[in-house]
Amino acid sequence: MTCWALIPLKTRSEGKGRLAGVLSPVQRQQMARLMLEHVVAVLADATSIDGIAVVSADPVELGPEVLRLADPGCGLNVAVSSGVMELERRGVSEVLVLHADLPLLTAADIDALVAAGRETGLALAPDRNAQGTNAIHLALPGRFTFHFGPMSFTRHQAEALRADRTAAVVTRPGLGFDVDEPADLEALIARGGARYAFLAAALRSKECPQQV
Ligand SMILES: Nc1nc2c(ncn2[C@@H]2O[C@H](COP(=O)(O)OP(=O)(O)OP(=O)(O)O)[C@@H](O)[C@H]2O)c(=O)[nH]1
Ligand SMILES: O=C(O)[C@H](O)COP(=O)(O)O
Repeated sequence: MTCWALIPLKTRSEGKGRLAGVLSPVQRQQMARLMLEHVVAVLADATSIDGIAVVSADPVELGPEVLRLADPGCGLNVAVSSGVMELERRGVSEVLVLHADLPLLTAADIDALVAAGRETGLALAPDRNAQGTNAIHLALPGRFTFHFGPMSFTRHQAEALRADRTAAVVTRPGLGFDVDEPADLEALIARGGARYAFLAAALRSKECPQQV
């Protein structure tokens, strides 16, 4: 069995757009890059992962061990399915699709998700609100249509039924905590360690001055 991780990534300028009201483009890109580097380092530590690929329209540089795949430019689901097809073409037998914005992710989270997926052929990791899908482990071959976007967790469960697969659902803090909205930043500052401390200063500088 060969299990590769596949990370879809928007371009640097487009990423983390929902935070545009509270962070500058440079701050958003810095935060996104730190989270991406964390996810890649965790994947490299996970014993169940044999390779890492990023599908992006950007020439993202993450070192020679990370395979870069071209983005067809038709949105997230097409980017993911084209990345999965390319990995399958290269002989990969299992894929772990996961988002790049998981700052609390650990190697144990990855190995637990892969182990669950190996039991049933499909494992889903919802976000902490059980609305989005932060990671999917999928045994190949076998068609599975990706439905990332609003309410994707429910839609991926429905897709599992359609594809005649039993989805294992894996809920762990490291898999569930993603950073999308301004409200997520306080939690990231509190739980993400010193590397995200710059965000506290960024948020403070946005606060309105007090009247005297
Ligand atoms: N390759 C690729 N990755 C994408 C695309 N759209 C989204 N992604 C990635 O998929 C993950 C989830 O996407 P979103 O939640 O839409 O994007 P985000 O950058 O996290 O946040 P927002 O810009 O605020 O929506 C992120 O890691 C994105 O970088 C796409 O069209 N192509
Ligand atoms: O399906 C999803 O979970 C979304 O496409 C991406 O997730 P996010 O909005 O949590 O980044």
